Amino acid sequence: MTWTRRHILTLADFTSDEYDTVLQTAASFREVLGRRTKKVPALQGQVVANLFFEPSTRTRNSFELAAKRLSADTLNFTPGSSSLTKGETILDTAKTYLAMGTDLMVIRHEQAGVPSTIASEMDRLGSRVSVLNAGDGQHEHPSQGLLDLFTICSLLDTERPRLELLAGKKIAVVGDILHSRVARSNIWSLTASGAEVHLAGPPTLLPLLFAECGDGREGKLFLHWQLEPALADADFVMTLRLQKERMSDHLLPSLREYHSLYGITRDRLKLCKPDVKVLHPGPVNRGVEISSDLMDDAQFSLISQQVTSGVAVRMALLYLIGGGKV
Ligand SMILES: N[C@@H](CC(=O)O)C(=O)O
Ligand SMILES: NC(=O)OP(=O)(O)O
Repeated sequence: MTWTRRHILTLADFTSDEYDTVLQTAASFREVLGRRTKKVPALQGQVVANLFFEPSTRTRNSFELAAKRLSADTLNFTPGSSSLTKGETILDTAKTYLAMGTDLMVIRHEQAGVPSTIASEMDRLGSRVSVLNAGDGQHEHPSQGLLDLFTICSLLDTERPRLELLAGKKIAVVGDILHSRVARSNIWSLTASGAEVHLAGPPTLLPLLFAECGDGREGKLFLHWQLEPALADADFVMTLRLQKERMSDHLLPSLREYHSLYGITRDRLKLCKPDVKVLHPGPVNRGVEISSDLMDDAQFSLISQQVTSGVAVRMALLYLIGGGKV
């Protein structure tokens, strides 16, 4: 698939070449971000609208910064102070941004499928707008999956981060798999790389339907209701926040019990490879999914690097889709 003017709604359809293109482009932009000026004229004259119908700190600000570093003009939308409060629909909101000349729409919504619906409407209207899914309900968070991939691959080879570096690595993904769009996007990218992906969480948050990808990747995806087999000899541990905002029932007895069974601590990391690294997409609930001291321990934690990677990876996505020229 060509990059220019495509939508990025899921990682399910990404090819190995496409992952590598994002990784290499992000590595170039990381180099740009290390310079004094940090800015390139790649998307001059283009408009990037951040339409976040759900809260965000990292994704929204790093997309905005990425767009600014590429010299695009940015528009930010805040639902509470928008005309949504006067009854305007989501689609009419998107069409309003289209009418103002938006080229790229970055969309987050609590309902799965909203970015895809807006993308279809933009296509139906014959516009050339590209939609980037910045997290839709419990479906997907593609740019997070890509920045996690970039963070891990950059650790393995800073100069040439690429997918093949992950082949044979063991990655444990721990926590609220059921409600996590981050887990879903990461399952696509990590299994595509040839890594062994071990999902671990309580039975209420790790349903058996995850057992099959249906496209031949089954041999790379493993499920555990206990933490220990997932952590055993793991190279990377990705821990996830309990998505309380998406839980309608009482799925856990208590946060304290959850931490005692599934919380990632220094002690538990002894089960992993000695040079294991820990990731978390953020925001973190300290002392629940990860112990506070481990979160701050630079020997193990890649959490700050993930945030830093987010800017370069989102620059890469906007640049590739926006058809940018450096
Ligand atoms: N920030 C990520 C992860 C999380 O909120 O736990 C998301 O929006 O999906
Ligand atoms: N990781 C992530 O998406 O963070 P925000 O919810 O703060 O954007």
